[in-house]
Amino acid sequence: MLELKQVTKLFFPGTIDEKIALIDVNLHLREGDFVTIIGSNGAGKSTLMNIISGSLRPETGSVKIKGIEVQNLPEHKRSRWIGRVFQDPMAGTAPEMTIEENLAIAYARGKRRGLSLGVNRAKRNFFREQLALLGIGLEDRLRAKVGQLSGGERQALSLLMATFTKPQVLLLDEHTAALDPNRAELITRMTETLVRELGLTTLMVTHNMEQAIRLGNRLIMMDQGRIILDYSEEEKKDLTIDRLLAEFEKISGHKLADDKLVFG
Ligand SMILES: Nc1ncnc2c1ncn2[C@@H]1O[C@H](COP(=O)(O)OP(=O)(O)OP(=O)(O)O)[C@@H](O)[C@H]1O
Repeated sequence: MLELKQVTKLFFPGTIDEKIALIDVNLHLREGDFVTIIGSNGAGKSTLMNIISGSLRPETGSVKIKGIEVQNLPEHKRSRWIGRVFQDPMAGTAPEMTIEENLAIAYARGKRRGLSLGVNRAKRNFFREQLALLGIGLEDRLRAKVGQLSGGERQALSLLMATFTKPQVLLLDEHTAALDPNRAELITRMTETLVRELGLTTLMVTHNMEQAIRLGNRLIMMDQGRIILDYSEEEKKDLTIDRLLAEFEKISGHKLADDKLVFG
């Protein structure tokens, strides 16, 4: 479903500021895989997400989605295959537009060109149904401006907008990190339900070690531009935070330095 081969990404190549963000990264996700990613500061996690979404292009290597090479396609041409939720609840939704207008834009993404952005009764019913799945009453607020929603409500809407068109790949970039613990837990539960019910192939960056171990069917750990640990579902079952940290230290030769680290 998603295949990265020998992907290398440099910033400011050939200058004294050259920075290697990813080195020879290979990653293969099967359809329906839900992979959590943890790693030290500056390990390359966001760069990896940006390379997949198309907001960055790699210096070398290939990115395939469903067998199609996409590394040279601009972001907007890949957007119909990709759903993404960012850390910032303000990103990904338009505050001056209503909930239903935001949903209509997301709905048109990935559909044939020229699909109307308008909201008719059938679409409105569909949106209401989808919002009801979130269980926080947004289905009764279709005409509310998104800018009036709380951070948690807005992140729930972003999650729905990123998933309800069933993208080939869902990218979650620390999408609960800016929320208070209760809201974060709510969004995590919604994520689990949506990913499972829609069978979405998902990559999720998190700083929450407990969550990284508990969620999904595979866990990868990054350090200094490389994937240094890759646990299967079976291996993940008996994993503890202590063991994960110890293995990280053994392989990388240093302690995990992550100023946003949360243990559970
Ligand atoms: N636009 C950029 N220009 C220059 N260097 C960059 C840029 N974006 C990232 N980098 C560098 O590339 C490396 C990887 O950064 P990246 O943001 O992918 O790491 P990360 O694992 O997401 O880190 P964190 O957990 O701290 O957010 C870092 O050394 C970072 O400083």
